[in-house]
Order: sequence, then C-alpha cells, then structure tokens
Amino acid sequence: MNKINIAIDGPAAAGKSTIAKLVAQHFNMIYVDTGAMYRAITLFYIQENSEDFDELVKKINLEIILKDGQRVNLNGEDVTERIRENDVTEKVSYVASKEPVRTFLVEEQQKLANQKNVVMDGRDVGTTVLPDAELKIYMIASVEERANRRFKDNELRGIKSDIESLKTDIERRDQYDMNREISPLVKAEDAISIDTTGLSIDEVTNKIIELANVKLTK
Ligand SMILES: Nc1ncnc2c1ncn2[C@@H]1O[C@H](COP(=O)(O)OP(=O)(O)O)[C@@H](O)[C@H]1O
Ligand SMILES: Nc1ccn([C@@H]2O[C@H](COP(=O)(O)OP(=O)(O)O)[C@@H](O)[C@H]2O)c(=O)n1
Repeated sequence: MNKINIAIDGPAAAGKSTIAKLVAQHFNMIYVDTGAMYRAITLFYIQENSEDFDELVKKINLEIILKDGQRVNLNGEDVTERIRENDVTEKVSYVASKEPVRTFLVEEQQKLANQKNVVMDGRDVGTTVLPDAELKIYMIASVEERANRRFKDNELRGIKSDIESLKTDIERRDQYDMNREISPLVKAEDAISIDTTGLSIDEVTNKIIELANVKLTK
C-alpha cells in the first residue's frame, strides 16, 4: 500500500483533531495537530510578554512528540493541557496572524510530514503546509454545534465556559482566521467539504477512511 498525506482544515471545533486521530489510528499514520503548535507559541508569547515575534521564534524551544497522541513541550515543559486554557485561546489567533510565527511553524510542520504517511489538521494545511497532500478535507459545522461541542470539551477539562461566550469566541476566531493577511483559513480548491453538523464521529471518520482508501489503492 503506498503512502499518502491527508490534510484536514476547518474552523474551531469542527471536529478536525478528533477525526484526524481516528483516521491516523485506522491507517497507522502519524497524526499532527498544528493548532497545538500555534497554541504553544502563544503561551510563550504570554510568558515572554513581548511583541518581538522575530525574537520569540528564535528563542523558543518547541518539541512535538508524536507517539500515542501528540505531546507538546515548550522549553522542556510539557504544556499539552496548559495550551488549551482560555488565556491562550484568547490570544492564539492574534499570534498566529504574525508572519515570523507562520514561517517558523509551517517549516516545522513540513519537516514532520516529509516522510509522508501523515494526517495533519489545522487551518492552512491543504493550502500552504501540504499543498500536494493526496487527500484534502475541509471540515465545517454550525456555530451552534461547535459551541456545544467545545462546551462539553471544556467541562471535561475543568475549564469554565458558557455556550454564549463560546459562540462569540468561535465566531471571533473564525473571522480572524479567515480574514488575516497570511495563509487565511480557506477551503483548498481540491479539498472535499464535509459538514459534520448532525453527523456522528463514526460517520465522519468512516467517510474519510473511504475517501483515503480510494487514494491509497491508486
Ligand atoms: N461529528 C461529531 N459529532 C459530535 N461531536 C463531535 C464530532 N466531531 C468532534 N466532536 C467533538 O467535538 C469536540 C471538538 O472536536 P475537535 O476535534 O477538538 O475539533 P477541532 O479540532 O476542529 O477544533 C470534541 O469534544 C469532539 O469529541
Ligand atoms: N494550521 C493552523 C492551525 C491553527 N491556527 C491558529 O491556531 C488557533 C488554534 O487552533 P486549534 O486548532 O488549536 O483551535 P481549535 O480549532 O481546536 O479551537 C486557530 O484559531 C488559528 O488561529 C492557524 O493559524 N493555523
């Protein structure tokens, strides 16, 4: 069976990471959550309290550990859970819009995928990081559905939130991500759009496995 890369892009809480992990498990592929990398650099930005992004990307020591699910180490400290907290969520779209940050992380992400056999999720994977990915998915869901999903997530993580403010945050980040200058969130021309509103995790996962099998048997 030949090797492929799968790119899954879309707005916050569309279901990208959950489905990407399951697809990667099914095909024994490597799973990369690019959002976690932007969150980690945002945490560093908060810690350093500096707007000098050229300096930040030079100083940061970011380590992505890709086994049994992705762990993220920032300057030697495991921050995999910490980067999900509200202070990071509030700033990540701003930090992710900065050119030095994007150049640095896109290069890191491309290194992770150069052996192929990667399922990578984010906002610009199919357009910028892996434009030659054999399968590209653009995953969406209604704001209502995504706020409800993120609310349940936060409850499980012990993070305080409410549906209305989650809806506002999700719409804010959607707008920020879609309207920024550098590699905005947009559906790649050759991406297949999947609206997961009302679909179960299994239904979405099986759909992508089906699409991937077509590519793998070519
Ligand atoms: N099709 C689906 N139906 C119901 N819940 C889903 C579905 N896909 C994902 N979820 C749940 O929604 C939440 C957000 O999904 P996640 O994969 O983190 O989204 P994203 O990576 O796009 O931000 C998770 O709790 C996940 O279990
Ligand atoms: N490839 C990517 C991934 C994330 N991001 C940014 O990082 C933020 C957090 O990504 P995420 O996937 O962890 O966020 P959720 O969609 O899971 O809430 C997004 O809102 C984007 O602003 C990006 O710019 N490019």
